[in-house]
Amino acid sequence: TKYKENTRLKVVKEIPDVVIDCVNKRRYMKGRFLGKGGFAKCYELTDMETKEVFAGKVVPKAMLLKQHQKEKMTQEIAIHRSLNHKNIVGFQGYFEDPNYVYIVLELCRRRSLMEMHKRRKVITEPETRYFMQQIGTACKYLHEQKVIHRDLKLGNLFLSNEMEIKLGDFGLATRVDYIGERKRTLCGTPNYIAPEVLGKKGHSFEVDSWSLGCILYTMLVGRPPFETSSLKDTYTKIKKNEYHIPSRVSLPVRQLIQKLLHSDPSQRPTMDQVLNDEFMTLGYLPSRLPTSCLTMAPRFE
Ligand SMILES: COc1cc(C(=O)NC2CCN(C)CC2)ccc1Nc1cc2c(cn1)c(C)nn2-c1cc(Cl)cc(CCC(N)=O)c1
Repeated sequence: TKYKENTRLKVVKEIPDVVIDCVNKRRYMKGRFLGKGGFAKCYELTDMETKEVFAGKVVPKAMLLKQHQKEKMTQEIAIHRSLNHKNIVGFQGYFEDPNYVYIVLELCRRRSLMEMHKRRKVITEPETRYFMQQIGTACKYLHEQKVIHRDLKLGNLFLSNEMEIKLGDFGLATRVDYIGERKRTLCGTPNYIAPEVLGKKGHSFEVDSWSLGCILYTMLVGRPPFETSSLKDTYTKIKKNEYHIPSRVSLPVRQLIQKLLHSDPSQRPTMDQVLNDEFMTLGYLPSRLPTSCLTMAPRFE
């Protein structure tokens, strides 16, 4: 078989059982493997002094050899550490050793909406309002900080032990430098990618409204709006704005989905408008959700 000439063997060393943050004088005990995403592996990290448990994203420096990858990692850290909101994953700190970069983040013990979706398939309207309210609040804060997330998806919407939404993974996020700026590039493949990003026209905050529409559709219908068996066909449907909302979906939320999935970015509701939409304000909004919702539909008396 023909090997790629330039395949460089990336020697990735073991992650130590105790990781040390020399700058902040903290030591963490590496716990169980939680999962992986991109170049990162995630482990439970326990602060050996306070016993507090975090989610540690660990990235081998062997994967950050190209300047461009270093810059993306730096940008993710710079954006995430600047944020402070109860529905955004807490940023505890970051540090490095000769082989790895470590990002210490708030642990979300109930994983993410992706696992809940896989288990439940569709969820009730009150649960949807509950989640949409917290996702919308997090994104409203983000946009007020001039940050676009650009990769809102079920797997980035983590759940705390108390079933609160914690928005995470700022790997594709960007800061808007001046009012009216239209971003031209996006390096990476967002899950719920907006038509204007595919069309390589400028894009801005409205891409997050589009992704929110895809999330809303997926939670209530049980599958993504533009899903096909190939990425190419999915992109074609997105560009043609081809999707179908089953008739069992009630009118108010059908209308909100149609507004959020508008092909013209300027026609999509802002996060403030989502939070004030009649679907959100005219129906029952639970103040909290039991963890039983992860596995079965709740009965709201
Ligand atoms: C206790 O908290 C967690 C547990 C688990 C879990 O049970 N994972 C199992 C581990 C064993 N294998 C076999 C199945 C998944 C997964 C995630 C947890 N919490 C948890 C995970 C977290 C975060 C907060 N909190 C943050 C922030 N970033 N990440 C993060 C980061 C990466 Cl690189 C990858 C993943 C995995 C993606 C996924 N949806 O599983 C997550």
